[in-house]
Amino acid sequence: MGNDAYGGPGDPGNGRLDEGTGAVEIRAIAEDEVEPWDRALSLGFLRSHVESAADYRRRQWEPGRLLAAVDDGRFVATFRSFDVELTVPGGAVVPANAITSVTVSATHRRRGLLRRMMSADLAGARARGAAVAILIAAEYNIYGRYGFGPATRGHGWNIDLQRTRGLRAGLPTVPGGRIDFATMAEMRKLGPELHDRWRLTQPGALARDELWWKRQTGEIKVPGFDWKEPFAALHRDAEGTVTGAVVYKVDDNWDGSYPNCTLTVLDFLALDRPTACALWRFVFSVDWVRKVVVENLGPDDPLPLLLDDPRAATPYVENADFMWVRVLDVAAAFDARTYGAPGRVVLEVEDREGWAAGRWAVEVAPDGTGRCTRTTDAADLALTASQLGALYLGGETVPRLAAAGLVTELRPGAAAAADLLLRTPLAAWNPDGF
Ligand SMILES: CC(=O)SCCNC(=O)CCNC(=O)[C@H](O)C(C)(C)COP(=O)(O)OP(=O)(O)OC[C@H]1O[C@@H](n2cnc3c(N)ncnc32)[C@H](O)[C@@H]1OP(=O)(O)O
Repeated sequence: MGNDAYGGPGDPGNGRLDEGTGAVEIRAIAEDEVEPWDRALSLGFLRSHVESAADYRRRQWEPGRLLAAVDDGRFVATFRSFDVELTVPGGAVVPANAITSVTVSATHRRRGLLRRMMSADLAGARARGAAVAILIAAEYNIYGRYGFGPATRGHGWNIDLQRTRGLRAGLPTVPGGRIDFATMAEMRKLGPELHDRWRLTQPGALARDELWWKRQTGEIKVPGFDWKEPFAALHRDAEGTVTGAVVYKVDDNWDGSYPNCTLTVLDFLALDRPTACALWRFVFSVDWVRKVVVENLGPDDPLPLLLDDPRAATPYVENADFMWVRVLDVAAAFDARTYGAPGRVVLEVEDREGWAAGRWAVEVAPDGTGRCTRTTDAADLALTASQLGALYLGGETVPRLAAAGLVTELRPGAAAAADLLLRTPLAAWNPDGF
């Protein structure tokens, strides 16, 4: 059961990533090992009943990127990473190492297997040139120790249509625009280009690959991923260019002879404000629907303020931190983003894993572009790699972290000054789980 394709630092060339000290070996799996790996993943996520998704895993398999811990021939831990583009403030993208499918069998927990898999993967990611690593944390207290910090939030709304007639009058419109339902095949054809334009407007957004579109549109069915064909509608401007899309499901609920349906928005993409208004107006006007649930929207999305009664929107119950970021290449990451104001801040970063450790100066020019370099100048702020990750996309602020005792101000006023630099006009947001 060998695999020889890892190729990252620490790889002695025979597929063994880390000899470790115990009998359990950490290594990349071969393509023909996806079936037992998938079974271990299901067990780790407490899904013993799920049928094998080996065909799907085979499509995800890349040399060196699906790791396992192997004890006496059994897979007792799983870990996967893949490359993806992450949009940063200002609209540039950085190469990100996305981590997912992390499990350690209940029989082998708390013996350091996650730590060993994480160290091997982050070393490989840095060697491949990833500026950051990203993941969605199952529990808050797992990943801070590896330098990850909560960098985006999910923020959803429940909108009670008995309390609002929908959007305010006088909002922007798209002259000549139209909305049409789309088949799943049309979504596969037209969705990727729309999303590729949209994601560059949203810091925190990730690229969606072909497999993402195939899975979301039902071309590929994944065991354990309960897919039912949703409603999908596209917005086109007067020239016929697709400028937005909404994907939703409806539960067909009736109170006796009265319709009482809930429409749940699954995906919402709009390239401009008039398109967003047109799509929201459409969503709020579907007959029989009494409640609209938007499970995940940008934290500063203006949606509630578009309603004639914003109080009809109440926060979705599961609002929480969503995507976590771990900075691997501080200079590349901070050079790529733009900033809120010119100035300079010196950060002293503590990083147990070493990738971001040291003293860094971020210098911002009047045009909002920045340059990040190592420095020996006195530091303004002290923080851990985890807090650096939380701040990177602008989803968290220095004054808030300082108030929470998570960033230390070494020079009076430094937190407020750094806030002006790092501030972003649009809150970071990523709608996609992975
Ligand atoms: C990106 C994703 O895929 S998120 C999904 C993560 N997976 C899950 O939640 C599935 C269920 N949980 C598990 O499979 C395991 O508990 C894991 C993967 C979270 C942890 O694996 P383990 O091998 O037990 O972790 P490991 O022994 O390497 O622990 C490393 C450190 O993290 C701590 N830790 C691990 N898991 C947790 C947790 N859930 N909560 C708090 N601390 C934790 C350990 O105490 C240890 O601390 P230390 O460094 O101070 O000694």
